[in-house]
Amino acid sequence: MTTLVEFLNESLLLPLHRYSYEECRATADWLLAQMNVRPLVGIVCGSGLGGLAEMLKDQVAFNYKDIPNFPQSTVHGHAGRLVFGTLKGKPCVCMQGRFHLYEGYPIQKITLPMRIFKLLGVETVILTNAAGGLNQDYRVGDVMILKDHLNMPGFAGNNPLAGPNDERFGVRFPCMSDAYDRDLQQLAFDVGAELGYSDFLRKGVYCVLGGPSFETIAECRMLHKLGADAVGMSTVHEVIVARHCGMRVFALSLITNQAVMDYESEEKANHEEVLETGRLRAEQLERLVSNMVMRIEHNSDENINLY
Ligand SMILES: O=P(O)(O)O[C@@H]1C[C@H](O)[C@@H](CO)O1
Ligand code: HPA
Repeated sequence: MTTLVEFLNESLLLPLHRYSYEECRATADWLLAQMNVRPLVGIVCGSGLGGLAEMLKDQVAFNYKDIPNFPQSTVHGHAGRLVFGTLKGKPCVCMQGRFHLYEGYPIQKITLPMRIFKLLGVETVILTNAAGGLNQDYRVGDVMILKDHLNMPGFAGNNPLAGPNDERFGVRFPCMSDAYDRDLQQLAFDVGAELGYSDFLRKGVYCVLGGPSFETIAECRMLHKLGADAVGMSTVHEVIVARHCGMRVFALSLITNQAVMDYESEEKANHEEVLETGRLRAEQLERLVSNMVMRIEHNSDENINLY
């Protein structure tokens, strides 16, 4: 029979220990053993934005189910493939599908890929997501560059860095006031202007909730009052882990629907609309991201051909 101590250990403590440095290292080494390039840029595709992975040249792809220690995608619009390749000559790795809290994974598991990115050699992470627009000036199809976030699960103690801290990844108390790299935000606006996208580029604050239910009208009103411009169910946990281990972060939200703020409205948020808006903006997002990647400078640029 299971003793109380064993039960507590398994249900409360073990999940915090399960994704160790050694396990992340083993996964990264498994991937590197099959690859002759080391990625400098890691890209995460949001709901309906998996097409971003298709822009990589000379692809080598792995299904998540074949990668040791990797979670599985369970959401429609998230293919579940890790794709390596080059983008305008720069080595990249792309998650075609991400993990969300509402899928039932522990928060440490949904963010595990960020640590694997780090151990693969990634220096810059580009995160994309689909989000509901709270800012009344936003329109469906706008692209919001994240300047900051509100971490609602974090307020309740659900932070991916909870549990023992391994200094090999980063410090116990990482700063988050500089989470979103300002030079990369500016680069997005510069590249966007050159591509003629200024009309639909915005800058704002993203708020993460646990999902999977979409928000009530009262919740949307509250989040808007708190300073959020868009609401979603991802990204922030990945940003925290990526910053903890010292990678530069850029994130964007595609505003796929207007959050419902009005009791007279007949609008209802739904996942099909989210995916459809992703399809409509896919091409422009691919151009924006690929042109940014081409212009990002990396410490290891001169070593690209050595791996
Ligand atoms: O992975 P992201 O944040 O793009 O996915 C959003 C949030 C939910 O998973 C889903 C709702 O339609 O899209
Ligand atoms: N709310 C939360 N997550 C979302 C939304 C939304 O309105 N749209 C896309 N992801």
